[in-house]
Amino acid sequence: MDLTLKHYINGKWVSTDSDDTRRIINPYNQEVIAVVPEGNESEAKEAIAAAREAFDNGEWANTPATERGSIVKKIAELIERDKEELAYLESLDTGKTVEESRGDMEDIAGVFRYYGELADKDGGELIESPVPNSSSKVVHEPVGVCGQITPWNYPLLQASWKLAPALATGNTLIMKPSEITPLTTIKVFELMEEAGVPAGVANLVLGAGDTVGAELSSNTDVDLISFTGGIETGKKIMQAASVNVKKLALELGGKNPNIIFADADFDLAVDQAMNGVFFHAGQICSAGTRLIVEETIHDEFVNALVERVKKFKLGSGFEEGTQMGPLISAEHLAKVEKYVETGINEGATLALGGSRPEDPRLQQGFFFLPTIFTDCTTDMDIVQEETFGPIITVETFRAEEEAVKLANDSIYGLAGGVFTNDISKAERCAAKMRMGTVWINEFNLYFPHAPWGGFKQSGIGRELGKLGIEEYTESKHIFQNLKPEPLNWF
Ligand SMILES: NC(=O)c1ccc[n+]([C@@H]2O[C@H](COP(=O)([O-])OP(=O)(O)OC[C@H]3O[C@@H](n4cnc5c(N)ncnc54)[C@H](O)[C@@H]3O)[C@@H](O)[C@H]2O)c1
Ligand SMILES: C[N+](C)(C)CC=O
Repeated sequence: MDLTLKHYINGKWVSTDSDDTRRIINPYNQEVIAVVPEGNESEAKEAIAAAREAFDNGEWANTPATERGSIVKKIAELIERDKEELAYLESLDTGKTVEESRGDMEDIAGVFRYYGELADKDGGELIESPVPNSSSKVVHEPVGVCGQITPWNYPLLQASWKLAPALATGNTLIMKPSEITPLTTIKVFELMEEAGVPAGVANLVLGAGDTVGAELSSNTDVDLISFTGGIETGKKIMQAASVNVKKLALELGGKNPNIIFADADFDLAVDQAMNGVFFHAGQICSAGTRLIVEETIHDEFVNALVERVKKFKLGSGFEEGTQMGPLISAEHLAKVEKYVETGINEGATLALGGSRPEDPRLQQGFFFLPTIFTDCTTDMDIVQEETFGPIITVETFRAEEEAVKLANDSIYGLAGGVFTNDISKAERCAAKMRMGTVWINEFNLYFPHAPWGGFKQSGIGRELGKLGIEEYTESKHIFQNLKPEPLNWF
């Protein structure tokens, strides 16, 4: 792969007008892995104009849905073909283990396949008209030009949740990946070109949020903005998007509770509590960072957790046996460190970790030890705010209602888990938990068929599943009078 990469606008790989470039850094050792052109408002405008023209000329929207679906399925095939290269690039760019990246690539191919299959399954809907001698139907049409903005933690996965449904439904788009991790998104645009996505339909602009991202959000030629990222950025985008009342989909952060009842399968709950947080060093929107443990098993549970977590092997994502890689950047590492300081100042007890590792092999990377805080209460910032690092906070409860109340005590509502062997209890909790996803005896599982998104300030709208494709369509009611007669009113 050519690592002096470019924007992809109107079917051409183009460089930036200015000489601005950005160095892409490997978070494991701070080496420069690529230099990419840094776009700005000017490239964003060019790409928006290309997407506008491609939408307005109607070719893509009027391409038979079966044909669009075949192209989307072809992208899935090409991702599978190049899975190793993509996984390598994703790990190089994010620091996550290559095993995790391979899993991501399988998921991503699955998303393109799922939406490719769905492309021609919507024939609209006939409505029973209350008006005699008439017909009434609802059809779904593409929204138009879509701006798509993605984060750095799951670069290609989050991109796939946007690209696949937008293409399947006949929209045109401009994607802006995170400026920190653009590599796999660039590669997938090569694959989309190879699969036969026509010029102008899918455009890629590299660059920062406050230039390219802000242009996509505020430009009146963009009809929809789909954003995944932090809550504060989401608020800015929402405000900017109001300029032409864009359709809006926001996938924001989470501070996700994981309730462990005393009657849960103990080993399973410990295992899933770890998996729920420490994949990708806790840099997951749905990480189960708020453990809410029944008081009677608290000590035993925390001890078991500490024993397992302290054996984690940190290192290069490419090294056999590595379980946790580095954080994404020096800036993010500093933020996570600051949260540990906050937790200690707030009176939480540091049961494990809390610092950078001393291992000399890890000094060039942005590593942070897996960290467990006990004696946490719901008023603490480390319990309420998204640290986005490998930090678990542990709270306790005595009664089911108390557990649910603690779980819901958050501005977020992305996801949560319940571990118990009492199915009625699990169902009662799930019904009361104010989150877009609730897992019972499971954590952090997602697949293309089920919708994903947040209650409360975790977002607006849904990705994945049928709802994920509906975000990219407008519904139109077409009424026909089969026996028109004058009203003779005036
Ligand atoms: N809900 C989900 O499914 C989900 C999935 C992954 C990540 N996330 C969230 O993403 C966050 C981490 O990602 P991040 O640090 O990249 O988030 P971020 O908000 O800093 O950046 C996300 C994207 O927005 C762009 N951006 C920044 N400022 C902008 C602006 N003013 N206008 C337009 N675009 C702008 C960035 O360049 C980047 O591409 C966490 O909060 C995490 O929970 C949520
Ligand atoms: C949505 N998910 C879980 C794939 C990534 C969140 O950061």
